[in-house]
Amino acid sequence: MVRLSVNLNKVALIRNSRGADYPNLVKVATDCEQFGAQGITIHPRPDQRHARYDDVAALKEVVTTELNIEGYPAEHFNQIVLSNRPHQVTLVPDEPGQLTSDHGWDTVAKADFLKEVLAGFREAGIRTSLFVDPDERMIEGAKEVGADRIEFYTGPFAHQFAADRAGAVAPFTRACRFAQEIGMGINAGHDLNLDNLTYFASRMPGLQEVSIGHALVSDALYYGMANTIAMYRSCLSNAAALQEG
Ligand SMILES: CC(=O)[C@@H](O)[C@H](O)COP(=O)(O)O
Ligand SMILES: NCC(=O)COP(=O)(O)O
Repeated sequence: MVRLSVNLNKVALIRNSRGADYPNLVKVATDCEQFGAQGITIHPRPDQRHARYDDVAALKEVVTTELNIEGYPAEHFNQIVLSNRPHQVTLVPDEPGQLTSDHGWDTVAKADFLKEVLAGFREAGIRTSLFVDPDERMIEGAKEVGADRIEFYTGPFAHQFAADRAGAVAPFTRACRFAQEIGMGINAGHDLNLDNLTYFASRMPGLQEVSIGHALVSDALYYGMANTIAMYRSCLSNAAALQEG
């Protein structure tokens, strides 16, 4: 079954807006785990407008499922990850001022850089993942530089879903099969939501984990966090049943 990692960036955004420690990210993370989250993700960006670098240590103390830290591998980010050793680090090719992630790595052009950074994380015993588009060359490149997993950037799928769901998912299914064939672990995320998740996950053979934040935290405003996590878990169970059927 695909695991659900809850991205708490948007919870941190609310916290930061008043300069105090409320909502408290550690409490929200432990509550999410109790409600059924199978992982906690944060993506600290250089502007620290939502998750901050010092959240990594605080979350590492309490998260018992899987802590996944996403970000661009600049020196400060690498130091924070190496000193806190989360279960997984997901490297994302974001520019410093980027509003949100909008593309995967060019794992061929950046091969030397990625190889060196990933080797450091591997030596520290941290599972590594590279954010990629559904492109066989980039997946092969991720394997060659030593990543354990890839995370598919699912923004384009989500944006096309309403107009043409079959067309939207097709390149991801193909890329997923390819990743499976060459032995890469497979994660996915960005703009997944209650409408598109079951369809997506049911067509991704071997998908191991999704990280979901923006839509999930927005849904929690209406349904509450416990119900919302149950609803996302239920989408993933339905997807598994569809794959078996
Ligand atoms: C890599 C990725 O897709 C997520 O980490 C996403 O970027 C988080 O989104 P925000 O930082 O916009 O909340
Ligand atoms: N890696 C994707 C992620 O963590 C959450 O992305 P989104 O659901 O906030 O778009």
